[in-house]
Amino acid sequence: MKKERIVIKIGSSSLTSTGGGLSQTKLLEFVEAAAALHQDGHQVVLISSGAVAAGFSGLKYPARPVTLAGKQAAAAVGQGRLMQAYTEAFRHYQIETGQILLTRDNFSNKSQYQNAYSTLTELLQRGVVPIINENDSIAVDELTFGDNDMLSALVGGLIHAECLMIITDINGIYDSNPKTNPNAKRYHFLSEIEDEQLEQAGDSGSAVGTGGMKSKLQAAKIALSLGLRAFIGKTEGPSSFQDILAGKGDGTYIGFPGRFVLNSKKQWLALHSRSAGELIVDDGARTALLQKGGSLLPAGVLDVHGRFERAAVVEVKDDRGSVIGIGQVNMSAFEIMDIKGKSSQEAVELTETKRAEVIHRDEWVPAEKERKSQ
Ligand SMILES: Nc1ncnc2c1ncn2[C@@H]1O[C@H](COP(=O)(O)OP(=O)(O)O)[C@@H](O)[C@H]1O
Ligand SMILES: N[C@@H](CCC(=O)OP(=O)(O)O)C(=O)O
Repeated sequence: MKKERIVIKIGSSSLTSTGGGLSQTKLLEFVEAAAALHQDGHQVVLISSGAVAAGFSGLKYPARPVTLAGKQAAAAVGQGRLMQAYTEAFRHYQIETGQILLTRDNFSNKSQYQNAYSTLTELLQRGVVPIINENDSIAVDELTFGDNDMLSALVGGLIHAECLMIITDINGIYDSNPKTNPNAKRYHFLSEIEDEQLEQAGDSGSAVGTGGMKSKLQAAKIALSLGLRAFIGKTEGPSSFQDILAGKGDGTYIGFPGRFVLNSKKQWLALHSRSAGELIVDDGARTALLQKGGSLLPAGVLDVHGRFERAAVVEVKDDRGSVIGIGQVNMSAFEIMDIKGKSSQEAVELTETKRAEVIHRDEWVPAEKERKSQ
């Protein structure tokens, strides 16, 4: 059997007891199933929710806190309990665990992104099961992943995993929320996530969940674009993760990895970078970038917006204002202003780097809507 790198996301609704605290029994079941995958030779990464759910009762909150400060306080108490429970449970199978807490910022900061990659790769190569969660005590509202569903997809892309399993309290994606519509029909397989499924997905069905089905579908969509296949569903028993891998999971299988698979540099550009300005380009440049896989040359640049230095990330728009992609520039905004519209030969003379490409094709990624049409 092919040894795979597998990311397993376990939601709060699957880890907590009816009272909202951490269910040791459920956690042990997941650990047993993960250990079985590990013993089959697969590399396993757990994205585990449950810190807020595990911690709020210890702070005497009557239910899961809704304020940011309340969630952060509960997570600060619960994360330790969660990690201790995992470490003790995996030790039973002679498997080491390692805790990694992430915020959205870690993905946007290129060196932190690369550090996270090398740490996770080293842990996996040494047979460790990394346990990852959002760093709730640090993340602030506008910087959070929103939920661990998206975090699990991004980690899957970061470590070039083959498979993402999103474990929840429902056995798959339905055409409407089965908890409110008894006639809802389950999808057994989706080749990709269409707008139709996103519209059919409602919010969280559990008192402790954050993401709801919509966030799981959005995460699955990102995972496919990063080259993973995905599963969303429920698990039962010690062989449940192996069953999912064998196509016998109780849930919905989501398709074939995205046609346009981003390599790690382009992945960072597409999903994590923040643009410092804009370049407006003509149709000739648009064709070169989107159809011919070329670089952006000065002759095609019509205008420059923003003040940015060499190596900054900028959005590229056509002259109708439509974003066609994002890329890392080889020269500053001022230099580009000097050479826009000029031939490459003239540009080489005028720029400090003596390079003509404003954006090299390897430092460029088309906008998602353009990738779809490729
Ligand atoms: N179309 C749908 N298909 C399946 N479940 C749905 C759908 N729309 C809403 N849901 C709800 O989403 C819930 C799962 O999301 P959530 O409560 O956040 O779980 P978790 O804690 O695992 O992230 C399910 O319990 C279900 O009630
Ligand atoms: N970091 C939070 C995760 C919240 C979250 O995404 O919950 P869920 O939607 O149940 O996966 C926690 O540990 O409670």
